[in-house]
Amino acid sequence: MLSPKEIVAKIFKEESNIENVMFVGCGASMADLYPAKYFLEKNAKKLRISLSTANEFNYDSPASLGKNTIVIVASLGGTTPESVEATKVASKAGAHVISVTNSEGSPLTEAAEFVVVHGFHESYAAKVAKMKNVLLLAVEIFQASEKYDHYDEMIDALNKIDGLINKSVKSVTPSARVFAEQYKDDKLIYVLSSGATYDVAYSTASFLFMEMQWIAAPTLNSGEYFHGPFEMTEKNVPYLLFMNDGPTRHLDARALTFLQRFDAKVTTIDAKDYGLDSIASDNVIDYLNPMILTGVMRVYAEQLAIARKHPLTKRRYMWKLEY
Ligand SMILES: N[C@@H]1[C@@H](O)[C@H](O)[C@@H](COP(=O)(O)O)O[C@@H]1O
Repeated sequence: MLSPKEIVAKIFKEESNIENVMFVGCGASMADLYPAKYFLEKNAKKLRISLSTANEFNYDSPASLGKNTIVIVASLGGTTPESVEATKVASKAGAHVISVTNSEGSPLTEAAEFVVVHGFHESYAAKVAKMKNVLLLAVEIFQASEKYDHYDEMIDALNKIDGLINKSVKSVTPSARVFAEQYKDDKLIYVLSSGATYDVAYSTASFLFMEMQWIAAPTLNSGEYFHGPFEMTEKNVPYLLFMNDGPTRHLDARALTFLQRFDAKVTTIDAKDYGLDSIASDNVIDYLNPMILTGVMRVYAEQLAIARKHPLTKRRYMWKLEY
């Protein structure tokens, strides 16, 4: 299997004028693409970037899709029909298609020009292997097209993130148990974050809480919280806030101050508590937050599932009905 760097080098050798990078997936696999999309949007001056749920890509394909496009399609199991279809749509349009999956030889890989197979089950760090590989692809694309000033710092931090996640989760269980006890009877939990971590909030709300625990969970950007949704804030209303270490921390801290002012029930999962800045420089720390926070959140979700006697694997519709 080629590395992300080798894949990108091959693509640029064939087509040096890459204009678009399109990220496509469904559910948690779509959310895992967000840090890479965020990275490119913040840094690229020429590349155009998009992130779509697969059927939006399939049924309403971007006009710019073509040979100057790299399409990265992610699917953990490699069988989600919409995502498999996206690889075909992209390939038919002449784009360079990279499939990212945990399942070697799965249908997702059939129409792809390149395949990245990543881990998932091995450890807490492996839970972010997809996110990490896709960010690596984005960094290599940016380096090849425009040159990234902080390339070495980013690669160094990405090389160290797994170790930090696996070390951090060892001490998380006590606070995760407190969270689980305090939130186990809640019917609704608001989930907030900002910056590159916004889709960790989305993923936690949509998949860990709604899909896997059947708890209603609106997702809010910490910045947007003040532009309407904060009207819902009241004593004991449940919130979970992912706090970033980096430029958008101000947004998260501002939301926390307001939530505490009205005695909302708020739990924070804070990258600063896990020493993210010990592995990532100020220039790149933004993009590492989603990984450490996802790793830690997994422990919180596991403890919530235990306290609620509702396994994370329990479904009533998904993969059981035709839909
Ligand atoms: N909760 C699952 C997600 O965890 C999964 O990511 C998604 C797509 O599945 P896959 O990643 O296999 O394409 O389906 C659901 O949303």
